[in-house]
Amino acid sequence: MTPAARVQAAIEVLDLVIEAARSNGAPADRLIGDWFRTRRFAGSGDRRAVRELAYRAIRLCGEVPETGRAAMLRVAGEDPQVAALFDGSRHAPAAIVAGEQAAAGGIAPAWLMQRLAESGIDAAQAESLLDRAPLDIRVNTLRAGVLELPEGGQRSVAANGWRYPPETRIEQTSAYLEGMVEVQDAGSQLTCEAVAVRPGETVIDLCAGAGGKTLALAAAMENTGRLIAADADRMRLSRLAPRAQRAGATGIETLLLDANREMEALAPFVDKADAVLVDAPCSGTGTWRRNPEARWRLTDKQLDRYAAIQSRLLDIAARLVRPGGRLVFVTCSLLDAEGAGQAAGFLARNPGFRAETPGLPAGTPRGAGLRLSPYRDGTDGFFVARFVRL
Ligand SMILES: C[S@@+](CC[C@H](N)C(=O)[O-])C[C@H]1O[C@@H](n2cnc3c(N)ncnc32)[C@H](O)[C@@H]1O
Repeated sequence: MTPAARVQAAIEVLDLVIEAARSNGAPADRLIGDWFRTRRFAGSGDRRAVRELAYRAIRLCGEVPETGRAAMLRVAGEDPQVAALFDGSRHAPAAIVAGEQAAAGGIAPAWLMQRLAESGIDAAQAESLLDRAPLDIRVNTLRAGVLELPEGGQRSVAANGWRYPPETRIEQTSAYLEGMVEVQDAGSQLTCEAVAVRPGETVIDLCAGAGGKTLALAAAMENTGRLIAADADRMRLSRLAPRAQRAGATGIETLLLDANREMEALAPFVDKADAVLVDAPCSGTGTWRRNPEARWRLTDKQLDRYAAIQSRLLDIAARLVRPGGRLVFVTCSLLDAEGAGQAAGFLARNPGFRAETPGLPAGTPRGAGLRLSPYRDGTDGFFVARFVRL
């Protein structure tokens, strides 16, 4: 593909991303992958270039743009080399006409900027939510052997973490293929450390999904005790078993929950768990580095729905914790409605619990918990709180 054809391709991809953002369709990553699957003429260099152009445009537009072309004109506005490729030649975007409007710039929609500001995130901090994320990995202590890591990494803030530049390819390395490392953001690793699990304990990962955090817990438990991975999404939960096998994590019990009737399956665990992790569904404002178009999709109504389910799952988790046990609440959000506000609400409703500061090597106190942020900690954004049952 010529450089101009790549710009036109990025415009077409952006049109799909914009449509999906309006209709709650597939995420950008998947749409970009699908677009290339039907265009075999594009080589790997083309794919990388188109992807980078599309993501650059997504990062520059705070609100959902009118069209892919308007979004790419925003890139052209700050990059004369891209502007010069709008030349109307074969496969190239049409020439820019006088007065043609680029999409509006900005960090996020005004209502969301307001909510972030109310949560103590100023514009500079909000901007860093759109940085390119590095590649973080966690060394899997369950797999013994000679660990050959790629060049160019350095230890991260997490106990078993290494950090690499964003473009590093880990998936082809023997360390990855043999399950000796997992790709996991350093902040995500730290939230697992906050659970402070010990070998032999009974631990419930209440929103385990495909098991990103479950695997870290299994490693810290050294494959002993009981580790229950629960989730209401059958598809996600089904991806855990092959991952666990690759990682050498044995004995994880999966538990499919019926959303709204979770206690039916969880009844045997009432008052039994040494620790419960609630990695709750949330708006994902802390992961815009990886999904920058998520900020085009979020509405205040959705935010209210996330907050409601977080409260409900916290109260369910409280019933599972044994006296003296711990409940760790995590969201990948920087909004207080899904963080400090949620923790305060939990403590008010559950006087049988007290908050305890998770002793992590990063993060800033926020309400009854800690906040990790791209700006201060170089991690994805998270809120994490630990409650101990009295
Ligand atoms: C933030 S994700 C979890 C990510 C996962 N812990 C990881 O580290 O990869 C939130 C999860 O909550 C699950 N969930 C949503 N409603 C739920 C419910 N009522 N009970 C349990 N899990 C639920 C979703 O299916 C989703 O997998």
